[in-house]
Amino acid sequence: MNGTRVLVLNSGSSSVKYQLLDMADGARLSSGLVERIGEGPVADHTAALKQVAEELSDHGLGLDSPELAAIGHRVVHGGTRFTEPALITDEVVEEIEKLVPLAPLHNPANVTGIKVARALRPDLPQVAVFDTAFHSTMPESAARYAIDTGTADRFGVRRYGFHGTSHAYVSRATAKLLGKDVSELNTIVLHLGNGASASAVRGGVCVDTSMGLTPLEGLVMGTRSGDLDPAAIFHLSRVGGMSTDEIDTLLNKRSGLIGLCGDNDMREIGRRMGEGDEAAQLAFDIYIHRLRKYVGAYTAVLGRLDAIAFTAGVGENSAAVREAALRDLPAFGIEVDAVRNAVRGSAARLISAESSRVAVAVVPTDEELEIASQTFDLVSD
Ligand SMILES: Nc1ncnc2c1ncn2[C@@H]1O[C@H](COP(=O)(O)OP(=O)(O)O)[C@@H](O)[C@H]1O
Ligand SMILES: CC(=O)OP(=O)(O)O
Ligand SMILES: [Mg+2]
Repeated sequence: MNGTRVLVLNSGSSSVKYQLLDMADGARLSSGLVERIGEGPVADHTAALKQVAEELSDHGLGLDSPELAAIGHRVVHGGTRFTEPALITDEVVEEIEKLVPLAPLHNPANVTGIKVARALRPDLPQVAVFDTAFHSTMPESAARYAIDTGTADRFGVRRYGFHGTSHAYVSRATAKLLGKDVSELNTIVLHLGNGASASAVRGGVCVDTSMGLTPLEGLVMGTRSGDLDPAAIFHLSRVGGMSTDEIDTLLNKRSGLIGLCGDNDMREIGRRMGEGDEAAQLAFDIYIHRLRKYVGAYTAVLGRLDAIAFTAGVGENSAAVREAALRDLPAFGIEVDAVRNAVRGSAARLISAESSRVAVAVVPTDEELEIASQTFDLVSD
């Protein structure tokens, strides 16, 4: 291997995000986003990947560069097979395709990204980094649902968890911010983006997380319901006459914040709340109520809580969400400082009061850097 550059591809259901990093010094050489795949000039993921290749060429950083050491791909579902980054082979691609039923919004796009990138640079090592990997350490008591064991095992029905690359990166970055080793710290990580999940991390090891079989379980999200009585699905089917696919779309795309108030962007919800909009206020309150439940639950799971880290689009930017999520919890040793919380910035920072026993922090996530590091480590061995 000659080069030190790694291209990271994060192929989502309707977008492709990319970053080119130089692992010699961690420099970000280029980054971009191709959006609205399938809607306009970008017909499909193949066209999107071609556009990424062209944009890189335009910056003199073409995919044909000899300095490129590897391509790293975010893959959302790794099932029980992949608990670590994997060097991509035909067999690995087949295994990722087999997991499509468990992540129908995410894995097909990931597979297309891999196939196009391999066609463009068949000579280059490519690595899959899985969202589920970090959560594979969860004990069976957290990973299993309380359903018939034979049926669960036959169909792979268990809790896998997602956003693992972010939870791993942020739990380590939190320890760094606090000047501690990650092995000394019990942390709750709240990854609040469009998709949202919480995790309980004991000494750098994940012991529970809020997403489950799919990225639908847990917190209230931009368009996903999160936790729900599963009997609601039988009811919508039997009484509402809805098909399985219709209910799937309802819960994944027309629920959460957008289902409750018509907006999934927390900035817009904040603006509407300022105008006294009741639907926006209720959506916010439901979002916060669920978040507080997970903070309480994971405090009990961990026994001793040292830190809470907020990350991703909402976690990094919404002081209102952070304040409401942890309001009135001094009995838990959790006190947010209003002035610190209001400071905006792009660096990791503490927002807890001096008197707070639990450190509360805003820690920007960097899934691309983490994917690049894991990719480079694997191909450098
Ligand atoms: N300044 C802000 N204030 C409140 N929320 C914000 C702000 N900036 C971004 N967000 C929220 O972040 C969300 C996107 O988060 P992000 O982590 O980028 O999502 P994803 O990676 O899942 O697409 C947006 O939907 C928006 O609600
Ligand atoms: C797994 C998941 O929910 O990912 P995203 O937040 O990118 O949709
Ligand atoms: Mg994200």
